[in-house]
Amino acid sequence: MNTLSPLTELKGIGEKTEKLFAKVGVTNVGELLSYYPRTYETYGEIQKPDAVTDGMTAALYGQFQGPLAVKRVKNMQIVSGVFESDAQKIRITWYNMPYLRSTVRAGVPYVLWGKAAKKNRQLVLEQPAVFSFEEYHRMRQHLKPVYPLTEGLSAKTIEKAVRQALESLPFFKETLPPAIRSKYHLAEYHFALEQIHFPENREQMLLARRRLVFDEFYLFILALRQLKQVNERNPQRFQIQKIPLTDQIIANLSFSLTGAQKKVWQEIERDMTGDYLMSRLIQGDVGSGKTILAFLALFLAAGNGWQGCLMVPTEVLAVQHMEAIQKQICEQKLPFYAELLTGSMTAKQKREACGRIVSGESQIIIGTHAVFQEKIQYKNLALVITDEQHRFGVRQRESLSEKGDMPHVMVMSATPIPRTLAVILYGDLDISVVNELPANRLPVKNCVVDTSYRPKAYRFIEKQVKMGHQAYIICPMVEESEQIEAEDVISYTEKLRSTLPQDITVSYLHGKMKPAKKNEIMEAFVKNEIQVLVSTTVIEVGVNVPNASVMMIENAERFGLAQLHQLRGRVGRGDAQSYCILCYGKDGEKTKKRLEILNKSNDGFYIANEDLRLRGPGDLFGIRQSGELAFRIGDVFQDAAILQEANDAANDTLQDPSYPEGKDYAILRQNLEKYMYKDLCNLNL
Ligand SMILES: Nc1ncnc2c1ncn2[C@@H]1O[C@H](COP(=O)(O)OP(=O)(O)OP(=O)(O)O)[C@@H](O)[C@H]1O
Repeated sequence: MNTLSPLTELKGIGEKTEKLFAKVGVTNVGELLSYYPRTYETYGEIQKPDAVTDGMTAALYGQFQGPLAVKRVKNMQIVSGVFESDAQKIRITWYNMPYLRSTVRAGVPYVLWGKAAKKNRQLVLEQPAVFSFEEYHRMRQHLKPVYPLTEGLSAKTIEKAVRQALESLPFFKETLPPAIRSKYHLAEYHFALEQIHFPENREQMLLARRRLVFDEFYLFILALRQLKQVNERNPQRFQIQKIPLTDQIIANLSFSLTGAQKKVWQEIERDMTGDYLMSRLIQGDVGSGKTILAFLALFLAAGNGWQGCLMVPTEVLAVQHMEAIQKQICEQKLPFYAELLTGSMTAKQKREACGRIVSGESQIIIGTHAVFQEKIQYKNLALVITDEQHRFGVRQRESLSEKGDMPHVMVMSATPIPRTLAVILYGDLDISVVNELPANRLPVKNCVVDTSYRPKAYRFIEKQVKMGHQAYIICPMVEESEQIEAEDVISYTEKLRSTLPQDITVSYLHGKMKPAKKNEIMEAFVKNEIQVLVSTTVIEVGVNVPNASVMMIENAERFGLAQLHQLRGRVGRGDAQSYCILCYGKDGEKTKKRLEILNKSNDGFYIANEDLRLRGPGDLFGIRQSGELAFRIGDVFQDAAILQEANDAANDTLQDPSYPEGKDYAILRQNLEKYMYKDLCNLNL
């Protein structure tokens, strides 16, 4: 067996389980080993009964007052007893475990660990595990891996498979060059793999994790440098000239560009009319006005007789951009035809669109992934812009590039990464920053509240709607779930419909809806036919409805701060004062502290840094900054220091005259090749 062996070579894995693993992206033994735990379960500190709340998993220290009782109810044997801890009496119950009566004795100190409930004000522990004090202390060192699961694939199955894979594989060859491993004090690869899955204790797990995060960043940086070298060798062949038309368009806009927009536009124009291909990242906070820069670049290409294409992550966004660009084309009577290309178009519509694209009749193409499907041929593609670039793999970007004669590439992102990190992460791109918001913006007013504030919030929304504005309400879930206690879009909408006056239209939006339905709802919201939109985070990226003035986020504690900032960015996009209501469910105090950061500031960069500071280096498994920069194990914010080290190491490597041919680099070379072909395309950067 080796890392490329199929999973069916492991005992107990048949075709059915193999398919389940494939669903989570694991198709061979090597991939199984890098299917890292999402977090680890630990046994917490021993608590005083007073501090234990309903639903909490708790450890209590004490003694049983008398022998346990056994009772038969129908087919079940119920063992129960009264446990005294810190002078409080706690009712303990076990089901079908009669042997406990002879093993658990009165007057002997134990630690009981299990889920607590409050019944008639009395604390109850059901099915707790029983430990001696020393045993419990030992268990506290122990970390149990928690894997990301999918329906049908249990934690036990994954754990068993990983254990087998670790045992059956011969000792793994070290993947890093020895000089790098010793200079950066990194654990051995084999040790790291074992300890990340089944750590002996927290310290070992941290050592393992550091090593694996380092590997991931180091390979990524080397791969990016390789891409950059490839790109740099490409002079452009489009002969794009500056044209008066773009200045005219700027002059005729309904607003004047901010200083930052002007500066970035100059950078784009200089790139596109220069000698070499553009590869530029346009970074700017939510609502900073990146879209118009993309449109200007498309107009510059079209004005020079070339095609340009804007690729976005959702249909809703594609439609929105299409409408906005058509508005410009109409209002300013521009001689261009813009084409929309999305997955939900009918075969006939697509065929016709493709015809206009290949003939060159359409100069501007806006769409989702559909824009780079194999069938689509461009006449003369000179510019590719990806919006919210982290939603696309680097390879996907390349495959679109391949359709043209190596076009200019521009990438737009609202992810607030500090510049030092951005330089490393986007090593293959030049960076422009739109670091100024349009002058007409009033900062969003925020409040952090618990659920008791809801009636007030609804009255406030009602008032805003009466003033002609609109509101978003975000819920984390689509439908009600038994396992997760959080608000869901569907029941919330129903509740709200009966709470708000009849003349306010409330609708919902979520990712599981058909694209056409989503577009329909979004369009109705844009036209203010819907006043309150209850939605999941599908609206997080780029949606622009300047008339919306309230963003209310339910279960705000379930989102990362950067994501909350993105969501809040959907309001405050016009002249009106806007409001963000962050409503938290459980875990009040801890949550409140985190949310206060958002309350204090509307600046994405500040928020990302504060989030990092607040979490601190020890908190490795806090809420991930979901949706962005999805590495397998590394987190660019949290592991910023490792990222820096990996960057230094990549520099060392590239400067070594024996790289890449030297024998120390043999395995690295292989891995890099694999990485360039596989992981880079799946990495959502
Ligand atoms: N200089 C400006 N003055 C006034 N309004 C502007 C200016 N530039 C852009 N806008 C308007 O601001 C709103 C937000 O701009 P845009 O959609 O481009 O933001 P963005 O940078 O793409 O943000 P996000 O990342 O949140 O999508 C739009 O309605 C746009 O028309």
